[in-house]
Amino acid sequence: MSPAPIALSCGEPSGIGPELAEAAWEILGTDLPFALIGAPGHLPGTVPHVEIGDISEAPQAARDGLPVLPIDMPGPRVPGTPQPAQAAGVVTAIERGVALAMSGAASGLCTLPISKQALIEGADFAYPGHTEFLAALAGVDEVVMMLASDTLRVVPATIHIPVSEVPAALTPELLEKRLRITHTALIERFGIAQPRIAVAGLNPHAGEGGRMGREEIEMIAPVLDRLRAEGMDIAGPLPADTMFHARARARYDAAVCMYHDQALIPIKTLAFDEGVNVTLGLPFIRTSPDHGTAFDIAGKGLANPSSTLAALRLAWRLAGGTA
Ligand SMILES: NC(=O)c1ccc[n+]([C@@H]2O[C@H](COP(=O)([O-])OP(=O)(O)OC[C@H]3O[C@@H](n4cnc5c(N)ncnc54)[C@H](O)[C@@H]3O)[C@@H](O)[C@H]2O)c1
Ligand SMILES: N[C@H](C(=O)O)[C@H](O)COP(=O)(O)O
Repeated sequence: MSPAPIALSCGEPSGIGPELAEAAWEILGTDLPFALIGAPGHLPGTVPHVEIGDISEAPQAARDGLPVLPIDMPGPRVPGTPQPAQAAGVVTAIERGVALAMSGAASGLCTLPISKQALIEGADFAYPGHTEFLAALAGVDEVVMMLASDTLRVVPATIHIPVSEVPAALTPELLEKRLRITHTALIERFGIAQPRIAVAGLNPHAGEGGRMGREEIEMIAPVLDRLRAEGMDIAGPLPADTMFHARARARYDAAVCMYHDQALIPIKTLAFDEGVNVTLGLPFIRTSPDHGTAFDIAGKGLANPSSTLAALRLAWRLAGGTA
């Protein structure tokens, strides 16, 4: 039996999300059933859309157009300029997607990009990103952000915090939890029986034996030793600058890094068009394209849908779908 449709939350209407949703339906059609949760009036109209009342109607509706579960949002879409009055609707779309995924009515949630700043300014959004918001909605303490592509999988141990706060936030407990969740997900979600994980150091040259920082010796290495003793295949702490070239990447299934840009720069450089953001540790499947709202090109017909397609396809595959 085919999995339930995927819920696709609209993200920031003034970004490229509406264009990506239409492009996704145009390419996927009825092969991969999904429904956009958003304001029908914000769609550019390059393809037809069909308003539905229940996500179970998506497979049938997709024969005639992009299935849309409507959300009320005041005012028109203004490409490139977030409208504060629409911020609450953006948050509602995510909440509705989570409810559908948690209930099983949707087999997963794919989120189109939000502008954190627009949501903070327009809706007092209390979270630095989807990842933390989804964890709160699901009642889960620990989740992991993974960006995945055929070329590379990366996990930032700390996520949306200022670089100045990274050293204090990096605790043995945090690193161990991130590693355990990553290890389990590589087995259970990605089908890798014996995952190989590479762990980056924090400092240049992974601390150069303590001369360029001691976090590797005092915090990272003891955690890795403990997990290795349990049988996990973990390399590191490795110098971050030399762990992403092709021969190095061949030695591991996922790289766990110490902070956001250490993890995301390599994957967005190597695989920006097909990278997928996956949240691990949630009680439902969540994926997202690896890019943001792209305000500079919104409304101009320039948005590349590849990452959104990859995100929908990964969600579908993780749900057991075969398209
Ligand atoms: N999943 C998410 O919700 C998510 C992810 C990343 C960034 N963001 C948010 O997006 C906003 C803008 O972030 P940014 O400028 O750093 O990154 P961005 O990814 O929006 O844009 C970076 C550059 O890449 C281009 N680009 C991005 N996606 C593209 C696509 N599909 N096709 C063609 N070109 C594309 C943009 O035009 C821009 O030049 C920020 O508010 C950030 O918080 C959200
Ligand atoms: N850190 C992500 C990135 O740069 O691609 C992005 O902000 C998305 O994060 P959420 O999925 O938590 O919104």
